[in-house]
Amino acid sequence: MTTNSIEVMGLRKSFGKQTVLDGIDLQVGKGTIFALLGPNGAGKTTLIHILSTLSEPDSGVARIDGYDVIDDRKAVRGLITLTGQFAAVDEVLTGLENIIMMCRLAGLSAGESRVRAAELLKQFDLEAAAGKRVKSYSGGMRRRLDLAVSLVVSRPVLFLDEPTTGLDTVSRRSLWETILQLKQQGMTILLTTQYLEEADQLADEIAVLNHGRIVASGSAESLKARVGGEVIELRNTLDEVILSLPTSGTVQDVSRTLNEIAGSCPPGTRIYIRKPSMDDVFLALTTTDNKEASLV
Ligand SMILES: Nc1ncnc2c1ncn2[C@@H]1O[C@H](COP(=O)(O)OP(=O)(O)OP(=O)(O)O)[C@@H](O)[C@H]1O
Repeated sequence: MTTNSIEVMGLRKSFGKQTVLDGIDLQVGKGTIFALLGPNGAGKTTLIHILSTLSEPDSGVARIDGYDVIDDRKAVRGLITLTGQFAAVDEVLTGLENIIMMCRLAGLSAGESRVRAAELLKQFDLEAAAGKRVKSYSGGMRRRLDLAVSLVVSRPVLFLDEPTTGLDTVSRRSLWETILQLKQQGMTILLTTQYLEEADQLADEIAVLNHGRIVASGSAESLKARVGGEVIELRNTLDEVILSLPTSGTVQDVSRTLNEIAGSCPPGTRIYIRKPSMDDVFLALTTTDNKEASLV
């Protein structure tokens, strides 16, 4: 029996002359969270659409729990849930009414729907708001309701396309907790994000997608380790970062780097040495083609 829930080999997709996915390989272990990290236009949504059978690749293979996304499309659809960036809930209805409506559409009886709605409202911390119209909900509550609605029928694999885009920090953290709870229940989760911290906090494994290729993959720690030991950060008098440079952290390397840049630093510039953040990793992997090649 396979221990991977999602397997992708040599996946390619072009729109006209634009190659959007240029040979993607990845595996996602059962019951794990995998983050696909990439800037705007990297091809994240295109990959999610192929994995969720909404679009077909030009070539390559993708399987969900062993089922091929093209040949076994129906079986794949029975295994997956897809939620996007934009809420698919009815604003005029209450949270409870939205969930009950989706339960009935999924074929549950009125009684079963009430039971399932109560479970979901509790799980997604929406009990207090159950009777309020969705138009009065905050962005975070809407996103939780959207997730609740899409999980009316529980399926083993969940695709989350930029789940926290547009949310404030508090709502984002609350949604992270919900996502981690879903993993604890045994779900396999593939999420896309532009937020490095999100990938760092949630994912067992991260793949960085840039120009349709995976330019690096591994745990957050292993990605940070690839970028280098530490970072020299220069800040101006307003405490804004004006330059960030990788360093091995040795006295020799730090003094050599400082000698090179000292002449061009404005007066009052301060220096900090710190461990690389996920932002450093992301920038190193997605901005310079030469760096990409050497880091893969
Ligand atoms: N149906 C389509 N027809 C033509 N081009 C498309 C289509 N879908 C996506 N693209 C193009 O493919 C590229 C990748 O898009 P995709 O939505 O997969 O990126 P993304 O990584 O999800 O970015 P974002 O974070 O902005 O959603 C973009 O340049 C986009 O314009």
